[in-house]
Amino acid sequence: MASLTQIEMPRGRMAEWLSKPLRANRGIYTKVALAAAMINLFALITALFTMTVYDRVVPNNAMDSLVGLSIGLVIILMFDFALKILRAYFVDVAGARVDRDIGKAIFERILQMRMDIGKRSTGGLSGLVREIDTLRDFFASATITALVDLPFIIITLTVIALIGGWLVLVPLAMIPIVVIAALATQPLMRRLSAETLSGQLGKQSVLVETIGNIETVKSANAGSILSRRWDTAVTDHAGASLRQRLVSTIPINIAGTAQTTAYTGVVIFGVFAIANHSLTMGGLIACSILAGRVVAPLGTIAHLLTRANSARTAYTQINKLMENPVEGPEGSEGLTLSKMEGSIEFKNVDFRYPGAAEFALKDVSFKIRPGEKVGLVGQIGSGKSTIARLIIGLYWPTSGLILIDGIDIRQLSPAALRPKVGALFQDNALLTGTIRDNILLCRDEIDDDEMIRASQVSLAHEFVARIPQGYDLELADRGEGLSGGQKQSIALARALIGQPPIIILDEPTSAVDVETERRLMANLDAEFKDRTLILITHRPSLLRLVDRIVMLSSGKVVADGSPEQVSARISKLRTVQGAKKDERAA
Ligand SMILES: Nc1ncnc2c1ncn2[C@@H]1O[C@H](COP(=O)(O)OP(=O)(O)OP(=O)(O)O)[C@@H](O)[C@H]1O
Repeated sequence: MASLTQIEMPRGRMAEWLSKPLRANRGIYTKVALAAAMINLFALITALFTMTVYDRVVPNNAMDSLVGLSIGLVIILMFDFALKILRAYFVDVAGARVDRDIGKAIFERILQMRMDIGKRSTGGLSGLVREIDTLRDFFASATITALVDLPFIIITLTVIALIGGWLVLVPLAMIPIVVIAALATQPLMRRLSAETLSGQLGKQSVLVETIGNIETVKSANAGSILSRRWDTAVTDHAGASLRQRLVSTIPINIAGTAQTTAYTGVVIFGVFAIANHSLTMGGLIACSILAGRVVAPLGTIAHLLTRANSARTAYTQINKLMENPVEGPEGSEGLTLSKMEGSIEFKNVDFRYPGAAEFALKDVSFKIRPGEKVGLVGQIGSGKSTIARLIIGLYWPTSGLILIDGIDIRQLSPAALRPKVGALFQDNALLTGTIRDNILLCRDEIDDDEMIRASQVSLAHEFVARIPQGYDLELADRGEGLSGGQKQSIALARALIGQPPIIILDEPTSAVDVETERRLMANLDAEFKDRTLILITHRPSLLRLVDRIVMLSSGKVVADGSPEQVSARISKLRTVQGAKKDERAA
């Protein structure tokens, strides 16, 4: 994240994910602009009203005119009030729409993000999504209506010139001062807003990591290392945002001082104009009010520029995320197989995780026939789970081919592939929601009968049937409230539901006792008839479910055959290794 400050701001056209919701709000922005224009007009009229009262009503004691003028003014003030409320309402409506549309686009992109490209810290990513607020605040805030005020600066200056002649030079002289102050601080502001965002994401990163792993953090006594990281992140962020606020106040305060100077300057120089009889008392007051109004929008623009920097930084970062390639074949939806046979082939597959120095898989080749049951075995870190991740298309091979039903997996639509490959991974991750939500995952085509069937096979039904809320029991974050074994049985039911033609199970019995494992195996044996099974395990007992074993070592296939052939090969390997050891010892 430190590199954020070096990020080049985007040039050229605004990306579609932002321009589209903004375009959709064109109608609202037009209404806002109209309201702002009317409000400006009313301000001019109010100044002229004051001039008329001083020049015509006061000297002539014209009470009738005053009543008429006052009624007119009250009507204008009422309109002004109503328009300001409407303007705020329209701006909020635009904000809500921009929020919804951008949020939807970003969330969809995160779901489709390719794991090899888009992976970053969860906290950093969630912090980035929060930056939608910065964009929304910029594009849908009352501040942006200040842009409408800009043309009115010229109109107001013209009115001052018409009333006060050369007095217009006073507010005119203030304009370059405010503009230069605002522009001069921009490069620094850009850097500081990038630093502030970087600090913000850093904080978010530590926070999410800590909360997400609070049990481990406490039990492993990891609090102090995280506290230290948090302190550093907070200090960095506080320092950057302090500097940003400090610098941002410079042009805003210069604009404020310029506004007062314009007002008082007109009053002071106006005295000379009155002495020359080139200006009336009322004209002086109107000019001084209008002079303040010339500079005020520039102050707002200075403020807008500050926010524009934060919005630009947020835009750049979110755009980087949005420009990441998504899963599936580039430029097309990908193939959808209505019926999948379930054959899997790895052809000379090499795979290295993004950023990793070592290959996790090296020249891996095997072919699994539809309905075949294969056990993947090997020491820890030998590449078993990596094979599973590649089969469901979480990553693409670095080189080589992975074919499902003879089709390169890169041509298949991930959304169509995944319901056909039931997968249970080691983390057994559950989501907030009911047990039903966790098993069905909003797959409307699946009914309760199938949910109960899958739960009976995974043995989840046994404990779910006994709890009063049953499948409607609400689970907290990540399945909190259930034991490890219960979570695993629910995750297993989720993998089995819909009877997908390919099933991948990574240590499906790691959290259950021996007796439960025995019953589960009997159920699974019946369940997997005619379906392709890939079973990853360290438990020899589970291998009774398979009729073929592929053995991996350091990312390579070192044995492949029936369980008997593989155990014969293992014994041979052990004998050779033992002999080598003996030789070395001798
Ligand atoms: N996300 C990742 N990024 C980088 N390297 C990874 C990642 N996941 C795994 N690896 C590395 O890839 C190699 C294979 O890991 P994999 O998870 O496939 O092993 P495994 O055989 O399933 O191990 P285990 O039996 O412990 O589950 C390991 O060396 C591991 O360090």
